[in-house]
Amino acid sequence: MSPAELLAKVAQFDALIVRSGTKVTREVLEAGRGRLRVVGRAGVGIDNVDLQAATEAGCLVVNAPTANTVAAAEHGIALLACMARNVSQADAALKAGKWQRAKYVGVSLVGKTLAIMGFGKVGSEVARRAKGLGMHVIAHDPYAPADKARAIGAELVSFEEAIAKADFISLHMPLTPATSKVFNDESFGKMKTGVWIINVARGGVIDEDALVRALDSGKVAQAALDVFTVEPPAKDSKLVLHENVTVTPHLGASTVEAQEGVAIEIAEAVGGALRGALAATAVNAPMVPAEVRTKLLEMSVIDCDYAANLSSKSGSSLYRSCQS
Ligand SMILES: NC(=O)c1ccc[n+]([C@@H]2O[C@H](COP(=O)([O-])OP(=O)(O)OC[C@H]3O[C@@H](n4cnc5c(N)ncnc54)[C@H](O)[C@@H]3O)[C@@H](O)[C@H]2O)c1
Ligand SMILES: O=C(O)[C@H](O)COP(=O)(O)O
Repeated sequence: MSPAELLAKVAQFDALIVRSGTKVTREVLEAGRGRLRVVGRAGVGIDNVDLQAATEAGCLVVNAPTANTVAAAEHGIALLACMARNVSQADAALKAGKWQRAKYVGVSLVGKTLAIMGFGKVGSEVARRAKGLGMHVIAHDPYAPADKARAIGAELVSFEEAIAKADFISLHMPLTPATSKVFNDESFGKMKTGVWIINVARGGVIDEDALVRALDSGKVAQAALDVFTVEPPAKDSKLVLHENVTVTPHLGASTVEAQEGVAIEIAEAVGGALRGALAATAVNAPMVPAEVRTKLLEMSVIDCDYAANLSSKSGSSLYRSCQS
């Protein structure tokens, strides 16, 4: 649907399920007021949903946090290996009739230091796989427990230490106000000359103009990017067209297996949230006497199925059910 179509139709639905391409703006949430109860993000990142506006509209936001983890980690590893061996550039050159063996000498991964920025589900799976490739793995994550990293053979370090020591830096943090453009002129300046960057997180964590400058100066040897500040990026984007940049169109979660898993995970999450919303409606229904409502709230109404069932009953039977 186009944004205009979504605005026109959203009020007809109790739940809306989106991927990253759909922006659930304040305007969309306002248009859905009165009916829309749940927004399901069929994936991890919820930076495309206006959470404040959703809260104000009384709309629950749920995501599918686990089903695409491995797909995203595998894509990160694919980009890492592809970039280190100039696969996309050599492929394009050979298809253009150029047999350039000397131009496309790569670098080895074994023994190199990889910094994982954001040691959550995807980051830790990338770490596991990089250990298998013989890389030395360090990680930065202000919230990750050190024993989780140790168990994988990775060392948790500060942001400054991670970016200063790494030969390769792979980004796996969410896009939040705190992570917006944290990779900028200043942080690129603190990295090793000739560092390699992989981003399968969000384009917005990098200042893309600063990355172009770092690529032009040779500070960054190459970058492999699955995500961009604006998607799709402009056709004449200097970053996308840069000869030392490998790009994919936000494919991290796009495997058959991941999408099937995400579909199931988000259906369950949205179903649960709708039952919860129905439970709230049941408890707050005008025919529920105040003392019964208080009792139900004391019980936290944790049995959503029970409460949802109540909401489907007519007034007097709802009252009797609430009493019992
Ligand atoms: N390219 C894709 O298709 C694709 C697929 C899946 C996920 N993603 C992106 O990757 C991100 C990570 O996914 P995940 O499933 O691992 O999420 P996650 O929540 O499991 O992990 C994110 C980690 O980042 C850490 N973090 C938060 N702020 C940080 C900061 N300032 N510095 C360093 N670390 C910080 C958190 O503590 C957490 O451990 C998602 O938010 C999403 O944007 C992209
Ligand atoms: O946050 C995510 O889960 C990924 O970026 C995948 O998003 P997509 O399913 O919209 O491609």
